[in-house]
Amino acid sequence: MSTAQTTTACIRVAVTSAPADLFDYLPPVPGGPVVPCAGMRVLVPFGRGRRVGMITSVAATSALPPDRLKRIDALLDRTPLLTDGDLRFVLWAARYYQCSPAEALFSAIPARLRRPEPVLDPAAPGWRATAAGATLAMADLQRAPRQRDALGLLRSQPAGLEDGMLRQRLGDCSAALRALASKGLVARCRIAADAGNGPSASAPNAEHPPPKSAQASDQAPNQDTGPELNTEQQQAVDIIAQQSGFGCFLLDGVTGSGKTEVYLRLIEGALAQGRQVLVLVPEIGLTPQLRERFARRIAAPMAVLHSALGERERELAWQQAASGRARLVLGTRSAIFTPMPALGLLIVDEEHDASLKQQDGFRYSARDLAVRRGQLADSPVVLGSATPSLETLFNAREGRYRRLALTRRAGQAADPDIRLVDIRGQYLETGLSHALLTHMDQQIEAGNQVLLFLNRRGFSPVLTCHDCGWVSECNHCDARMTLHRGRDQLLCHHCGLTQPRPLRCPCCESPDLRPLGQGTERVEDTLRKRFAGVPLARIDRDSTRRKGELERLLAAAQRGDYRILLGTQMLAKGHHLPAITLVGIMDIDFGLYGTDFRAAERMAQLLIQVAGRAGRADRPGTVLVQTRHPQHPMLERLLRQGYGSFAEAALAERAAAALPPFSHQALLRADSPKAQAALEFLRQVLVTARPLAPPSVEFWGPAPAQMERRAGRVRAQLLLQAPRRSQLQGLLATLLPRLRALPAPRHVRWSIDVDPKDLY
Ligand SMILES: Nc1ncnc2c1ncn2[C@@H]1O[C@H](COP(=O)(O)OP(=O)(O)OP(=O)(O)O)[C@@H](O)[C@H]1O
Ligand SMILES: [Zn+2]
Repeated sequence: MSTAQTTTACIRVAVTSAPADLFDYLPPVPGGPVVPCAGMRVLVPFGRGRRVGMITSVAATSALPPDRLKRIDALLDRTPLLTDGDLRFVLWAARYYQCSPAEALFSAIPARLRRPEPVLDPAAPGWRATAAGATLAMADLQRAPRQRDALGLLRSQPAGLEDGMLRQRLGDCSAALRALASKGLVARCRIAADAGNGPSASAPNAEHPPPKSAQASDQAPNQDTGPELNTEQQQAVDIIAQQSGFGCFLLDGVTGSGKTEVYLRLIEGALAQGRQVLVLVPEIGLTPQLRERFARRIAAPMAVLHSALGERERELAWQQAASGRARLVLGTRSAIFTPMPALGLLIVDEEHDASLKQQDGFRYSARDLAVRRGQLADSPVVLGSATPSLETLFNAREGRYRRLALTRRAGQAADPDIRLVDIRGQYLETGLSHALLTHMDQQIEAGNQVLLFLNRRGFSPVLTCHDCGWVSECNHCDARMTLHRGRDQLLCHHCGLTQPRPLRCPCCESPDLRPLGQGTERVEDTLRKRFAGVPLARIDRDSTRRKGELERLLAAAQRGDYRILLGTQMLAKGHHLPAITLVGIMDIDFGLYGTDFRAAERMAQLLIQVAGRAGRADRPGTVLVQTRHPQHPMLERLLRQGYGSFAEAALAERAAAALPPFSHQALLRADSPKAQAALEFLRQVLVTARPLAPPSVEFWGPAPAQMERRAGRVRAQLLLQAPRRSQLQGLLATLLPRLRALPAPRHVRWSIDVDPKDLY
């Protein structure tokens, strides 16, 4: 930790909402009790106002003369929020992704601390840790003004109070928990009633809890018990566990092969050695099962960090991790920045998933940053997927990552049988072929579950007038508005514009308006008629809007309450629904001819992931994929020879076209309400950039974006591509400061996306 005397000449500060640089200040008026250190927040004069900033370093001298330096107004923290190691990592990320240091640093700490507010003081009454290591003070729960607040706090306790393990830690809090019961938190407080009564009331050592793979005694039968590992799983665990220091592993395991079980063993091992573990997953909200599984199996305090948490809940979880009390952090992409003083293992689950990439503001890839952080923390990194990204497969092929394969499903489950259904010339009932419907009949009759996948929500993607040909176009985007019949509205999925569903054509007044094509709502309609009396659940963003609804639907699906599950890609995410024997993929063709060079890769990943929901237990699974292109070479290869073979071929295509991972890209996007302005600006950028670039750097564009008008702004882009990462980084480092100085017209917004995942 850098320390300094109050006489130090210069303190370097990343100032919020300021230009991309760091600014030098004089220390606050001498004599204060706290010595300014890197990682502390400060309040500084900036322009005509004051801003919050963070000290990035303390130096002996500044390049500026002392009389031009202003003094820091106040230190906001008594101790650094980020250690030197954390700072180094975040500032590296800021440089790599060309984001301002302040934006990066302040996205690494809780949102509330962007304001000049004090951190929650763990020593203050209400935030004390109990002797047993519970990080949440029960007194605080009792004081929670509303039941909702108390519940929020409870939810921030990752293990959930249902967890038998947590009883131990709450052993001495039974009185407080009883008080909670009086607030109506009845279900949760049933635990309280016997907390402290059982032999488990003795307090475990929270700092170094014993590895514990056994389950709590009140566990329902047939739950995850930590089965014996099979040979491949054991091998993977052994090899990774032997790694001391940094090393990156690709756990390439087919769907249902028991990757999670491998993670759990590795986590237990690392925890037993007193290390902290960070697990990143694409979307926690979509995978409640995973969270529960971790909570059931891991005895050590765990913090869960994701975007659905309230600010205060997030901050609590963050503090638990930063203080080292939480030993395991399970989080979505932004959790990559959580300070963890004893970090010793990083796991990225579903490493191919696009949601690990932040798509606005500070555009980073949490997966790529995990590898960098593992390097800095000198710890092993595990990237897991049944459908690894081509980048990661390439890294494994080049020997940078070690690939560990789980080639077969765990337990008794067999691989699903995937078949194409050629729908050319076929009669389709709301997009459903006769073959698919017949298979559904059979499986439902046999008492099994069926999953239907259609990646389009709403009733129909377009509403059209049968008399004059009018179509429901969005006024602000180059896109059609989707008909949502449940809400009786037209909705633009790109800008969010809504309109009441028109009863007559806005053009010719005809009442003959017809929906074209189908989304999940419309398929649901058809299925409810065709399979009258068969319980069905539709799972998409519309049907799961209410908090807790997805959990409820998935739990009911798991109990077998529903026989048909119909949904969007929410259903493709790692769910383990053992009774599903048939998966129907209604439309795969959108991925075959997509404009983005990653379209085929995404199509293949989605197909294999959705298909992977079939036949995960003792009953075999069948997958029917409807297509109009049954002879498409990529599709054929994927189904005949599997994802690995598909990926080899796709990599060969990328190599031939010199596309990533065989080259490196950065995308400059610009938009403006005025036509041409964004393009004009990017032309100027090109003129600035060309002379700075080595000859190997290619510029593509500027060109209008695929969807040129979106939310009322006209968009354009310029792609930079270089054979080597260092060339691209070198160019960006000199180019970006100049671009920031360019006189961009006020109404033009622009951004840079390094390693973009989406080119349109
Ligand atoms: N060695 C094993 N023997 C028997 N069952 C196992 C074994 N390992 C894991 N399982 C069980 O197999 C099922 C699937 O495992 P898991 O969910 O970990 O697979 P996964 O590889 O993470 O799947 P996906 O990538 O599809 O999400 C789970 O019910 C798990 O408890
Ligand atoms: Zn729109």
